[in-house]
Amino acid sequence: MTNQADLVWSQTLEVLERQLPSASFETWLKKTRALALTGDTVVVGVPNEFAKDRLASRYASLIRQSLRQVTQRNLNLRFVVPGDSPNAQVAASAFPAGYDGVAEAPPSAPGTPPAGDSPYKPLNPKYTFDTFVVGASNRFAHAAALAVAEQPARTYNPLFIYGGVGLGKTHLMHAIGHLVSQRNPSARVAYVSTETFTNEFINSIRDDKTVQFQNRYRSVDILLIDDIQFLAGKERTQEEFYHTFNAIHEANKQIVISSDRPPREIPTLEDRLRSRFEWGLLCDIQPPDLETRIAILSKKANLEHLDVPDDVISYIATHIETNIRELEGALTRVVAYAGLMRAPISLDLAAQALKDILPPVRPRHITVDLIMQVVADHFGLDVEELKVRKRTRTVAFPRQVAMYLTRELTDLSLPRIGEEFGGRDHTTVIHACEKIAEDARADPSLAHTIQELVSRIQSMA
Ligand SMILES: Nc1ncnc2c1ncn2[C@@H]1O[C@H](COP(=O)(O)OP(=O)(O)OP(=O)(O)O)[C@@H](O)[C@H]1O
Repeated sequence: MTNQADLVWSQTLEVLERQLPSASFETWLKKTRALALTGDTVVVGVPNEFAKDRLASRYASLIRQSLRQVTQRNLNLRFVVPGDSPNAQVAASAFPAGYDGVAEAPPSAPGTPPAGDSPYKPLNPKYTFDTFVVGASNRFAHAAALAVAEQPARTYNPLFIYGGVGLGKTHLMHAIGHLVSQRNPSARVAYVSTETFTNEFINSIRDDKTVQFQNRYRSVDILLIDDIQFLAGKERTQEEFYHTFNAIHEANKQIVISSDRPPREIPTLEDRLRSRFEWGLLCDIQPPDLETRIAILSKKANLEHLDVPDDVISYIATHIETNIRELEGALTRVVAYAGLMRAPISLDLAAQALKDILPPVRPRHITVDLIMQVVADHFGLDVEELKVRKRTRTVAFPRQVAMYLTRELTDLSLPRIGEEFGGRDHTTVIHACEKIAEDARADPSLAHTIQELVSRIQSMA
């Protein structure tokens, strides 16, 4: 398996994973392998004939589009299974165990000339400035990203964006990449994760290709490097990145860096790198407030043509506060659940679909004081009257109702209830509860009153 094929394919899979429902990705793409990149053709090994047909018929065009995004070339695709392919030009030994033929996807449309060894550019087409919702939590980072995209290397260089998991750092970086490419189609835009940078660097040492590696990264117009905190503890990669940084910066080209924390908090980061990261502009992204979360969900629903009622959007936004990826995941889950159940999307359905991910609904806290208050109001009494030992019928009956409701709606023990109602014995409480239960069975209007009182207490808890 060639290294280049491997690298291209792993980045293409990253792009595809972001675009496809996870079940489709897992089923059809996760087990594929790049076996070769010969001329303009990527040969992809797939486990069996069924997967081969499915990929060729359903996914070939999306895969080619993603390959184009990664390599900036129009590549042909050939799917192969081991054993019977005269055209595959791939040794059977290249297949992982359990593979078996060849399927050729129709050739891609001619057009864009091959771009040779240009830096990889796996930008997610969905991560643009248009799809990014601006709120108080990300306004600063958004404004800085826009300024950099509009005038690369003229405003803040580097731009260092940091913030917690799933808050939109990668989205903003891709948005910069898209806008720069849109305004200047010949700009060499390189988006790379720190992990990929590190792996490529290690591979280049192993394959004695460090010069090619350096040329590739140092000749970009804009380097977008994600998750720089992963440089922690990698001395040689830090050293290489230091030189890459200097070369790009000195050439007056733009660098944008993302991290889950500010430079000062990245352990074992060399001082010379730390200070360079602080040269330009540091900006943070905070977790979004409720309004922004609602706006993000509404936008996503809109973009994906999903009809989701407002109360469901608010329900999800209220319960998931700190990670936008999870927020979006919850919406996807609700929509998928409704599809599977063939039911309209409603609040009940959303609660059902999310019951395993959301924290349990806050248990209502019904107190004896609340019950006394509601019962006293209903019967036109003072709460204090329920607590004293007065035995007149006007007070005795409401007090029995309140005791019954306290027994039904709280965990208080019988003696404790007795204490709350003027220091009565627990047998008095048992008697009250039995009497009210019996009366309510015999008298529908009392049953109705009790039901009303329960609803009022629950709504006030
Ligand atoms: N302001 C926003 N408007 C719309 N979508 C957003 C916004 N912020 C984040 N998202 C979406 O939330 C998801 C997670 O965002 P992203 O991958 O950019 O987070 P991240 O900060 O890079 O996370 P990580 O630290 O895990 O790399 C993406 O689908 C992104 O489109």
